[in-house]
Amino acid sequence: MTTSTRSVPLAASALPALPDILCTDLVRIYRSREVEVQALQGLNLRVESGELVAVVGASGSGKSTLLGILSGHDEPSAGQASVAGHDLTHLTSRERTRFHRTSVGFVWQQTARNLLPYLTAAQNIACVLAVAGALRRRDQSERIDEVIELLGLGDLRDRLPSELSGGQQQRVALGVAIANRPAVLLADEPTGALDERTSEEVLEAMRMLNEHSGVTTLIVTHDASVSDHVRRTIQIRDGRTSTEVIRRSRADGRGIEDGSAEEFSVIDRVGRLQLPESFQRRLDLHDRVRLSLEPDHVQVRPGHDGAEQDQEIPDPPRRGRHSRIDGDAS
Ligand SMILES: Nc1ncnc2c1ncn2[C@@H]1O[C@H](COP(=O)(O)OP(=O)(O)OP(=O)(O)O)[C@@H](O)[C@H]1O
Repeated sequence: MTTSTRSVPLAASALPALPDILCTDLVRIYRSREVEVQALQGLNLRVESGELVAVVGASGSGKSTLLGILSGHDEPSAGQASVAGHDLTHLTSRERTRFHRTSVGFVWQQTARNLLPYLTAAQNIACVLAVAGALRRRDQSERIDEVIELLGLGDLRDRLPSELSGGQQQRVALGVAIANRPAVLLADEPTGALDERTSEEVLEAMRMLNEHSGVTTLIVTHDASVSDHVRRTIQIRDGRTSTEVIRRSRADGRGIEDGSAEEFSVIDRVGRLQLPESFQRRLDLHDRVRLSLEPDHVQVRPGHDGAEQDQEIPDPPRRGRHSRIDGDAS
């Protein structure tokens, strides 16, 4: 637990460049009588205002732990986390309530956590507006109509959650999450319970919302295919961000979009980086490696005997160039 002062929304004028999500050296240790699990091990993450980002990782890599902290439901053991200008390391319960009502929206995998089962789609949206109390009654009903139209929920507005498919429930959950115009939308495995086609629809709805309203969006998932729907995919491994894939698309003279993806390794403030597992396996990199500084890149070679022999680096894992840290081919 850090010892900073109590949380106050940070004034935009004081810190103009503060991103909407910022984690610095985030550590979360779970302690029980016999064991200690370090779920986050100095994680760094920066998501700028208006970005749509996915954090992907295998089971146990720390995704839910990260989201628990970013959503203000849990506190880090060390390090800093801020979301939408709120320092999350020390929220009072009053600040936490305000943070939840006005600054962030959530979509969880379990629909029961997103929607009240005895309210219709429109009533669920109305409920969050009423609780936040930021709008007058007439403005509330205008906002409900706006959200319903934006997400194409017109035919579903008077249905109970039990009368909706999984994908429809998640689209209504998105409406509930963004109704108060939060700065940040956090989604934990929002497509975890859906089939492939319905998942695509929900992810596209999130992309549309991000584009339309500029809400900064972070999707946490084990499903790597989410990267087709976002510009930046951050891989989390052993409680740290390890690599990032950035997708770019460019329209040619005829307006036809050409997409490419570039993979980067994340380097933290003290110079640590994680090599992709496939690189380590291919070149048998373990225990220690040889580094040499070249004019415009760094070479990484196996540190054990026989390392002097040149080996070819494998094909980059995705289309486009890999980062400038390489095995030994330069
Ligand atoms: N309450 C807890 N007590 C002890 N250990 C925990 C607790 N919650 C999570 N962990 C451990 O912390 C690590 C990270 O767990 P976390 O749930 O954040 O991973 P995850 O990437 O979300 O996994 P999954 O995709 O399976 O949900 C795991 O080793 C997990 O066993």
